[in-house]
Amino acid sequence: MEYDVIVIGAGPVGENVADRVVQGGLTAAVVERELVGGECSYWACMPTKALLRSSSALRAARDLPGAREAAVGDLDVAGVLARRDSFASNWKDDGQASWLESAGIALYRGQGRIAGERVVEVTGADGTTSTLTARQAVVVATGSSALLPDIPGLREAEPWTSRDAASAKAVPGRLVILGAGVVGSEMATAFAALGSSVTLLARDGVLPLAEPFVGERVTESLRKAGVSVRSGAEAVAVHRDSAGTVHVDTADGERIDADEVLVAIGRTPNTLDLGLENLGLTPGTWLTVDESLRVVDGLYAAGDVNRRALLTHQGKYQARALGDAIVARAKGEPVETGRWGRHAVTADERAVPQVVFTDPEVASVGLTAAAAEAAGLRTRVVDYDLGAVAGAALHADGYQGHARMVVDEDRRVIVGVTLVGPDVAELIHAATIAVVGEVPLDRLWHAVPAFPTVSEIWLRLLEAYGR
Ligand SMILES: Cc1cc2nc3c(=O)[nH]c(=O)nc-3n(C[C@H](O)[C@H](O)[C@H](O)COP(=O)(O)OP(=O)(O)OC[C@H]3O[C@@H](n4cnc5c(N)ncnc54)[C@H](O)[C@@H]3O)c2cc1C
Ligand SMILES: NC(=O)c1ccc[n+]([C@@H]2O[C@H](COP(=O)([O-])OP(=O)(O)OC[C@H]3O[C@@H](n4cnc5c(N)ncnc54)[C@H](O)[C@@H]3O)[C@@H](O)[C@H]2O)c1
Repeated sequence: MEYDVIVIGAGPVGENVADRVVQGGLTAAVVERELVGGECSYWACMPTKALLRSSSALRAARDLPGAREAAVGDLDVAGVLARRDSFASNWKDDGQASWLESAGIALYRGQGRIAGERVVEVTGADGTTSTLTARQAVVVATGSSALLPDIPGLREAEPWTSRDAASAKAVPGRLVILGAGVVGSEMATAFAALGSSVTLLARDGVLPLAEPFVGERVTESLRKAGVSVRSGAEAVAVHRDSAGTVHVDTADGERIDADEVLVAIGRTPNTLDLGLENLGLTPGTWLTVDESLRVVDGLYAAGDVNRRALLTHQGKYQARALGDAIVARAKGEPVETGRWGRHAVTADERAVPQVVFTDPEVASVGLTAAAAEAAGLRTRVVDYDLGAVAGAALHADGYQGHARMVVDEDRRVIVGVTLVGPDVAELIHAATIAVVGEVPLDRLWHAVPAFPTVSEIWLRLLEAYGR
């Protein structure tokens, strides 16, 4: 019952913290109340991308004469759902649980609560409790859940959250989506392709935090796919009638009828029943951390729950840094949390990559032009038509896309890149390396993209910037 490190939450982040500390020679236990693997494995990243992938491949084939003729027939919805089920491991976690065992990490199933400094109480499904003590640290990696707004009638109408969308057993005939951020845009893309008649209520526009051209392109393409995108529309009341139909009233007096309503307006931290009050912290709030991801002495928070970047890869990056730092402290070795140090999470601030798997895909890293300006940087913004690159024209007939690079003029390095277009996802890591490496533009001229690939966009952006 005594370990060096106790991790509450066995999502991707908790698993990685535990793995790093065990690899560093410490002992670790993780506490999990649902499935080992967390939101990402069963209700978020993996199943949603599986829902999107088949229709994306079909669209790609249909954009190419020769292939188009072979891609006859409709999407096999049952086949897509079955593939999704397998990517969600049929909502069973034996595989991940046995990985924990093989990695030498102890697993306690149940609700974890902080009972005091470095003490965690676990309540199992049968009500039994165990008390665990941490010699070095307790790490909170409890993630986040869908946020439900206070719209009259919404809770009673039993709305879908991202969990229901990701694990849907059938495709609703009519689906209304509240919120057009990442979840709303991806699920509108997925369910429209699967055959739903989708209405997307985009109160603040589609993907409003991205570069403005992103929202324009994705909106246009969603509309082409038959999605009714209502920019500026806000739901003010929801009601499910006895026949099961949901009625969504909007602020401008419209009523939209649907079979399901999906709420996708952001996340809330899983910190409500965590015993935070026992350390003088407020339950239900995001955990504020310092540059070592420390909340208070002996308590750390990584992943969604610290709200730094709600993405699996970024949470795992935090997990690696934090796990290694805990090991270093335990061994009395120096902890390097200075900028880009071994135990720092510097990339969280200005170098976060993200891919939104809409049609077209959106891939970005670092700052948008607006964010760079707000941060006080003296910038130059370079735009280029991605479809004008030879590799893109070859990739798909009528390829349409756009690229933007934001340059910090004082340092002549790239601080942000956004790409929108078919299959741009795999292009973003090159941009991430340029941003994180702070590669001077003069040196980038020597990074020659292969011909004829879409990566030639790099050369075009440099040419447009000038030497
Ligand atoms: C629909 C959707 C799609 C997404 N797609 C992507 C994507 O494509 N790429 C990407 O990078 N990110 C994506 N994300 C974000 C990604 O899912 C999260 O950033 C990631 O899951 C966070 O990992 P985590 O380990 O911090 O938390 P989680 O994955 O939420 O795991 C936390 C774990 O802690 C457990 N837990 C919580 N409280 C307790 C407690 N008190 N005791 C015991 N256990 C507890 C939970 O049961 C859960 O298993 C998506 C999110 C959503 C909603
Ligand atoms: N491919 C990916 O990387 C991926 C996919 C899905 C989710 N995620 C992560 O999951 C997190 C949650 O996604 P999300 O889409 O729920 O949140 P989000 O913050 O991306 O988008 C929520 C949207 O809802 C709007 N909104 C907020 N309150 C509203 C209200 N009351 N009524 C109507 N609209 C409202 C906001 O303007 C925003 O555009 C994101 O932070 C994202 O990083 C990532």
